[in-house]
Amino acid sequence: MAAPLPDGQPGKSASPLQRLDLDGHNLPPSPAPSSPRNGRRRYALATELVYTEGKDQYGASSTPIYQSATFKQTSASGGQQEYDYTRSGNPTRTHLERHLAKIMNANRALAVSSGMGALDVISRLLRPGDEVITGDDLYGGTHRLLTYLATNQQIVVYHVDTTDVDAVKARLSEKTTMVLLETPTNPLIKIVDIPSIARLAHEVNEKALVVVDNTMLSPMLFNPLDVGADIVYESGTKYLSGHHDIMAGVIACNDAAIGDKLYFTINSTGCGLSPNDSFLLMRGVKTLAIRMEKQQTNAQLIAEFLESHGFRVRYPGLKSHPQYDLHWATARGAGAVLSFETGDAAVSQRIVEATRLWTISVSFGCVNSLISMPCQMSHASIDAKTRKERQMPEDLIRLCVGIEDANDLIEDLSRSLVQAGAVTVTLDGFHANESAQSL
Ligand SMILES: Cc1ncc(COP(=O)(O)O)c(C=O)c1O
Ligand SMILES: N[C@@H](CCSC[C@H](N)C(=O)O)C(=O)O
Repeated sequence: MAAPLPDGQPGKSASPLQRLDLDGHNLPPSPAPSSPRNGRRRYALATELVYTEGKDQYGASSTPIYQSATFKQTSASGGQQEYDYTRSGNPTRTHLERHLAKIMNANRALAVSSGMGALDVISRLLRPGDEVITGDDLYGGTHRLLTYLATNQQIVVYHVDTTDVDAVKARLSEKTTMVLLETPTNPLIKIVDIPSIARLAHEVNEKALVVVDNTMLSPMLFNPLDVGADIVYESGTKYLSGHHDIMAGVIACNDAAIGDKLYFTINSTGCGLSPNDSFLLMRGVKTLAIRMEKQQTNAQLIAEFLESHGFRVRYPGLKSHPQYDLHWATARGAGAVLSFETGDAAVSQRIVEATRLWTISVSFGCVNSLISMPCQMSHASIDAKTRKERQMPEDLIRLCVGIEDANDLIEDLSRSLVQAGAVTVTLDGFHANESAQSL
């Protein structure tokens, strides 16, 4: 696990943090706690996503945006008041963080300026010589940051097939400081057995941190902290906010000391989420349940449509997914990202460019449906040689399904498949070309 911070106690430099909350954590106190149970769920998740209990002086039902960098103090002695400076803490951000802790089943949540910012904060728990085990199918930006750490910070990074528990086991040692996992993986939608890997990692080194990127599923569908993870993070740019109008990242954990170290980095580097974006993320979180329900219903229909026309589709809602049972052992839904292949990158590009309703865009989790070619877009930061070694198909198309009418989405996709020459049209309809079927 992480070495102590160089200058002693985390949070020492931030005088407003001298107070302890009800559970004894060194948290910035909130003027508007979002839950009467201090960070624990009481109702069904769909209710808890919406339900907050604030203590606004005017009874504002939506926690206001405290658009202020500084907070006036009543004394010069320091540390008397809850807030002094927004980099160290802001009431709108604290309200959001309390709410996130509740829905992520965590003792502590922290909101930062992007998903990559979240991973950057977490990675600062590492020290030169530490070993990290991670997947061979990962979001491109994660791969890029890990490569930077390996090249410049003497962190040893092993990329293994994390869908193979034995492959992870073979790499684990007392030197393993962190195991960084994604499930389903982006973009190959492979499923990782988080409980087994977490158990094995902790058996080999009880201080190893198991970190899970839960962006693909969101707390609506999966709570990695409940199955052995030490830290969970997400890109709040995606499902949590849901409208592609902000960048955000969230981190959650149960260990108070880890939470304090993460907070120390956020305060020291200044990557805490702004008051305005905290407000927007809080608003987005409240509609997560209805958005995700509709998005996954649509995704299931689209996955079935493509499969029934002969395409090889990667989606854990399909029984044909090789790890269908493993996924459903811990997750509460299949999510709304799927990928499929055509056997020909030029054909795939023509499909993507022929769509009208599906926007050509990176990212996912938005109310609008998006289409992309990961090798050329979201994962272009992984060089072509590495992509080949990791068997990332260059013709892969990723669909990130939104909340539109499913028939409209299917109609637009059908027209694009025909227009791109990806299917053979017969009197009975159409079927994927042989190149796609022989995959
Ligand atoms: C799985 C995953 N994790 C993390 C990130 C990083 O999030 P952000 O773009 O908010 O920095 C992304 C996408 O960008 C992602 O797809
Ligand atoms: N140019 C960006 C690409 C962001 S990809 C966003 C998202 N995670 C996805 O998977 O689509 C970059 O270089 O990071």
